[in-house]
Parts: sequence; C-alpha cells; structure tokens
Amino acid sequence: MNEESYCSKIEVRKSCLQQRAALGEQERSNKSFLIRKKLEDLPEFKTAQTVMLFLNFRDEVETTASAEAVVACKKKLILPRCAPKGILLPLKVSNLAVDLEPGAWGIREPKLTNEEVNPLEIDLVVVPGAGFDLQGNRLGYGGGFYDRFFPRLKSLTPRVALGFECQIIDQVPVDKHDVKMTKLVTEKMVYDFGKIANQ
Ligand SMILES: Nc1nc2c(c(=O)[nH]1)N(C=O)[C@@H](CNc1ccc(C(=O)N[C@@H](CCC(=O)O)C(=O)O)cc1)CN2
Ligand SMILES: Nc1ncnc2c1ncn2[C@@H]1O[C@H](COP(=O)(O)OP(=O)(O)OP(=O)(O)O)[C@@H](O)[C@H]1O
Repeated sequence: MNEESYCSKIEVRKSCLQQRAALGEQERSNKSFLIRKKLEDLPEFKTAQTVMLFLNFRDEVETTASAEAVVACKKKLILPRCAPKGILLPLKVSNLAVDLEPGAWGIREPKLTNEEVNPLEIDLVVVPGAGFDLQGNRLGYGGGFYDRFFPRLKSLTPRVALGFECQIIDQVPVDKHDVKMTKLVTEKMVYDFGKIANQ
C-alpha cells in the first residue's frame, strides 16, 4: 500500500470514528431504525434470495433487526466470520439464537460449523464502514477483509454500505485494491453510485 494513503487512512479513520462515537445511544438507535427501513425498501434487498449482512459491533449502525427480517422472509442469511490472513468466510445462518458466538474483536460471528457458501451465490452484500465519501469510496477498520472478499463475488453483485450521515467526508483516501460501493444508505437518504463492477 502506498505510504501516504496508509498514514492518511489512519487519521481519517480516527476522525470518522470520533464523529460516529459522538452520537448518543438514543440517536444511534433512531437513525439505525431509519437506515433499516431504507435498506429493506431497496429493490436489491427485496429481490435478493441470498443476503450477506454484518452484525453491528462498537457503535455501528444496528443491523440485528434486518438480520431477523432476512430469516423471517425466508431468504438465505449469510454472515461473515474473520479467518486468518484477512480472509472473510461467508457462512449461512438459519437461527440467530443458536448459530452465533463471539468471534474476533467480540463481533457476533457464525460458528465454524455453519455451512460456507460460495460467494458467487450471494445476491446482495451489506457492508459496514468507518467512513464514506459520495464517490462510492469506503474506509474500513484497516483489516482489508472486505476488499479481499469483494473480488470473489460476481462483478455486479450490489455492495450496499450502511453508515450515519456524520461518517461522510469529502474524499476517502483510496488505494488500488479498494472496491467502490454501489450504494450508501444513511438515516437521511440512499446515495446511488451506479452499477460499478468490483474489479
Ligand atoms: N460488524 C462488523 N463486522 C465485521 C467488520 C466490520 O467492520 N464490522 N469487518 C470489516 O472489515 C471485519 C472485521 N474487521 C476488523 C478489522 C480491524 C479491527 C480492529 O479493531 N483493529 C484494531 C487495529 C488493528 C489490530 O489491533 O489488529 C483497532 O481498530 O483497534 C476490528 C475489526 C469482519 N466483520
Ligand atoms: N484485495 C487485496 N489483496 C491483498 N491485500 C489487500 C487487499 N485489500 C486490502 N489489502 C491489504 O489489507 C490491509 C488493509 O487495507 P485497508 O486499509 O484498505 O482496509 P479497510 O478497507 O480499511 O478494511 P476492511 O476492508 O476490512 O473494512 C492493507 O495492508 C492492504 O494492502
């Protein structure tokens, strides 16, 4: 990775996460509800048979209710599990009450006994992030997990990020491995970046 963007990624990440942390518990919960409604109203959510979500940790957008909605409407729910070397395993979850355990960094992750799915089967990936810009760029926590995972999807599988308005900045520092989002959903609106291939 280019050294200049590495240093600025650390700084920018810190500042975006501070903005997010400044939201109160109630505010985060209210905004998460609005984000959830917008996500579940998206045509790509409605038509997807297989949805890869994330379960929130720290002060991310709350996603548990959407995960429950995916299971309740008989879609296949896929959740990520961190594996060594920055690999993200997409595992099938049928029952949120029994299929999860606290994994890396305390994130609620599927147990390894859950079935691993072929990323080519996934119709929609919902993506967390520390910061976003309105060109479709996303900054994560610096593990490179999602950037290594995206090239394994079909190139036009929608990649929808969830974030709060306060996490949007003018320009996220980008490297050549960074994959753009197709949409960003915030409490205020859905930003559409068009059909962008993942490689
Ligand atoms: N809810 C959720 N699940 C997710 C992600 C996410 O962003 N949100 N990930 C998205 O990729 C992956 C986890 N990625 C992570 C990467 C780094 C750190 C982290 O805490 N890093 C340290 C610094 C480096 C270190 O000590 O290893 C830190 O921030 O203190 C946490 C999660 C997979 N699952
Ligand atoms: N496709 C890839 N192939 C190999 N290495 C990669 C790839 N994507 C990212 N990396 C490496 O992973 C590390 C973290 O990358 P980066 O800071 O862009 O992660 P991030 O987007 O913040 O995190 P994440 O994708 O987990 O949310 C860097 O060392 C980077 O070189």
